[in-house]
Amino acid sequence: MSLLKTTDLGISFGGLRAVDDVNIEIKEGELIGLIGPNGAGKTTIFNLLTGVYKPTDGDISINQISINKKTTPQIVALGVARTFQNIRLFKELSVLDNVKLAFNNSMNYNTFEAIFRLPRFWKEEKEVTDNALDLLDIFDMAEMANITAGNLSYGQQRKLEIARALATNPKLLLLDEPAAGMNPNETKELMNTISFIRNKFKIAILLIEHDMDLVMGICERLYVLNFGRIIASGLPDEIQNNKEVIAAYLGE
Ligand SMILES: Nc1ncnc2c1ncn2[C@@H]1O[C@H](COP(=O)(O)OP(=O)(O)OP(=O)(O)O)[C@@H](O)[C@H]1O
Repeated sequence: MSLLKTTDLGISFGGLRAVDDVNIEIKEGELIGLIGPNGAGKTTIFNLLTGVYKPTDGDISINQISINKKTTPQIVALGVARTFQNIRLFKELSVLDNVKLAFNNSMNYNTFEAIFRLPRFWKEEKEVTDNALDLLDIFDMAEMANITAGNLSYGQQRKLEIARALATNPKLLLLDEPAAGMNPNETKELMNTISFIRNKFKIAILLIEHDMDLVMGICERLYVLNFGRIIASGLPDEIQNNKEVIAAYLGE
């Protein structure tokens, strides 16, 4: 059964057809790449999958539930989480608080219990702190828990964003250019981390990435987008040798 399925998905901005007739299917636990030249429509697809944009045509379903009319929080509750091309963190807050805030939706204590610091507040606070530290540990960042997020290196900020996305307990994680701005060592480390979290959390991942070594190295299947349309899909080897894909990248 597919976890994510888009059927003839499309969106227009005025006269521009940014996404056209896109059919993507992802099963539980798959690690899939979404590649294509600049402006091909990749981020627009993420915005459609997360309810930021509403489709002009077609359908998106998560576990066979249509999300076309759902709000972003409803889509998050169905198990979709994302990171952004331009990092979005609470840069003035600590690393730990950034992750704890992402866990916040699952807290059960009410405002009264929080203000008066009643037992349930402390119990859940401790649980959330422990869970946040466990998540940071996966990214080798537990020791940075008290550092202000804005003071982290670029690569560490990207990892923190992924940790925040994981805190929402997703079934599908959308990563928008997670290696952007990273040096080769950081990129290699990130590749391992992405594979690791897929295996550990048994989640599906859809990855937008320009770093071809990263994409080809870890993705099981790829979709290639050009001018809003899927021009190829298949195994990394098949995509690398696809003439239309090569032409799209060379701008022929
Ligand atoms: N809100 C919007 N209003 C108008 N045009 C938009 C909007 N969002 C995206 N577009 C246009 O849709 C097209 C696809 O943009 P998108 O950002 O999805 O491409 P991309 O493949 O993610 O590119 P990149 O690799 O450079 O990030 C572009 O022509 C872009 O200008």
